[in-house]
Amino acid sequence: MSADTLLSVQKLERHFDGLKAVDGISFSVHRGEVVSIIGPNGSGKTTTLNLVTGAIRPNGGTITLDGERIERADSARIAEHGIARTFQNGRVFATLSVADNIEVGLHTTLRAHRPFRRLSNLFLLRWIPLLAELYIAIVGTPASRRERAAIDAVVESEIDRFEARLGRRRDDPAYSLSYANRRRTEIARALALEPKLLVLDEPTAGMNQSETAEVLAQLLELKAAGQSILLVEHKLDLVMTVSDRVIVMDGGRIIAEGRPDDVRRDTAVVEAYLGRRRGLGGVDLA
Ligand SMILES: Nc1ncnc2c1ncn2[C@@H]1O[C@H](COP(=O)(O)OP(=O)(O)OP(=O)(O)O)[C@@H](O)[C@H]1O
Repeated sequence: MSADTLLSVQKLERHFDGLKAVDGISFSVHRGEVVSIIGPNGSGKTTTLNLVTGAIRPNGGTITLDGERIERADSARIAEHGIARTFQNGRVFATLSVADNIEVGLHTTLRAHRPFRRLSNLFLLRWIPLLAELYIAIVGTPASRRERAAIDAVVESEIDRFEARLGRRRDDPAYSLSYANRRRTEIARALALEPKLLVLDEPTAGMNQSETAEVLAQLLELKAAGQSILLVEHKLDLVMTVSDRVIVMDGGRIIAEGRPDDVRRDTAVVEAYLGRRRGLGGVDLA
């Protein structure tokens, strides 16, 4: 594994009742790279993302992030390690405001608000962190106030990132937002964690052409800023524009991998998309 490798997936496997959803795949994401996974419906893309982000455990294989094995870690630990994600259908807390939705992921970064937090796992001693947290919530300490200010600054900078869309909505409950704004809020929440790797599952699903173009522009901006991204996306124009490398899955396996132009010409890919008439919205790969 080279020093440039951020994420390394080796022989990853996951089956569901005999169905091999992910069947021994290996790939990597280098620092600053945008890698997309494409493939027909049911080819194992989301399962791969779920494995990488700790939502489900693999039946075999390894996942290494920045030199640390994470395939047995739960999703909270993986978030702490530096992977943040969004979900295929968009997940926000409906009754929380935009600002609170963005802040919610940051609880994993709290230190001054949660002293003695390691004692929470010890049944007889868990009252110690509880009392400490209560005291800090009511009275506060200089460190907790600094931490609060830092969190507020992160939330505001994420709202600024989507200023034109979320600026006026910062205090509105998420249920009142348009679908596209809910998805922007979700991306902002993931970015607030300043992840080493941003994992996006179909960020433009359900978006119209101009909303999709907006997401593309934001992805290109993130890429220019050096953000490493692992993306699953059905809109191939966007994939081919933003990706450094494209991985093509079919039946749980990787059937092609390479630069966008090479993948576009790969006969196995054309077969997977067009030969079996399982094309994605009639996109012409040729
Ligand atoms: N929790 C589960 N239980 C049983 N089968 C599952 C489960 N999750 C996924 N599968 C199956 O695993 C296979 C791969 O699914 P996955 O969602 O990873 O595909 P995908 O490439 O993301 O598809 P899509 O493009 O439609 O989102 C499918 O056959 C799916 O039905």
